[in-house]
Amino acid sequence: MRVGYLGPPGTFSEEAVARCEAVRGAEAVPFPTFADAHEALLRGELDAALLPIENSIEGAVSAVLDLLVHRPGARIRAELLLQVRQHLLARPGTRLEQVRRVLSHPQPLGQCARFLRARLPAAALEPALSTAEAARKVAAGEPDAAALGPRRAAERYGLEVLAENVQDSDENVTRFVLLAREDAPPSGADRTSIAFTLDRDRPGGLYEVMGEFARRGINLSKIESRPTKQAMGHYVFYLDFEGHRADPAGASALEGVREQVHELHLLGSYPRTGAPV
Ligand SMILES: O=C(O)C(=O)C[C@]1(C(=O)O)C=C[C@@H](O)C=C1
Repeated sequence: MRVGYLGPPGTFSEEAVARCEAVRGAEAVPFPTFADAHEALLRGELDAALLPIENSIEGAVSAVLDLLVHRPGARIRAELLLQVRQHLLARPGTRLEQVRRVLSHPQPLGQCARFLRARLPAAALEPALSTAEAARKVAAGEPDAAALGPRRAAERYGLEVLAENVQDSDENVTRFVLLAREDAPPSGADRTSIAFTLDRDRPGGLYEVMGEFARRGINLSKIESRPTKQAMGHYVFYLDFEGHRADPAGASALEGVREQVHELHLLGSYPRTGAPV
């Protein structure tokens, strides 16, 4: 089994693959971007791809949400909550006062915004493709640069931890989804993800969709919106509910939803996880 993830080795995504029960023993294959891993899955070169979808501090990983709807063809088969600890990594011997540039993936730059403002207010923030890519650049570059990322990136690229646990809250959790060709069979404790668009000129559309779940006592665990990319004010809604699309209640709610929406995407049903790893 081959599982794609955001590389190079040393990222949080690589750690997520290592900790994901659903892909135990699989070969982990790094890609430079989420879109590259997703495309390789759609082309049949991978069995699965593990991608981050939301973070408890920074919110949606919008590039991944967009792929689910705009490049359809994969289904969510599992989810994983990863405890994320960000550290400031630099070449051995660097002092905090010397740091003029901080490199990382945009998500960690956001997760550590308070630390950066308080301790490195003059540093330039430079987006990188991933935390490990940032660490690799810092290791190869000037001593005035540091990277935000996991300890495993420091170990892999020969950097030192200059400041540890610098995320804005102790509770920093990223939710990953495992995309595959098919979603998972019912387990008894599942979650289902859908995405839909509404007819714009109909009042109460979103209310009616929510009603399909409320009426059947189905708990919703998330709602989010993203632009359709076609017109201002036209949105794709992403909704997660507890239950499987094949459960009697889930199936009947989805039938009801189908009648209320313009376009419906079934993103997948999969066992829901509780605690972060
Ligand atoms: O850059 C990495 O290390 C990643 O795996 C990406 C990513 C993300 O995009 O959310 C994954 C988990 C953390 O939230 C920070 C970064």
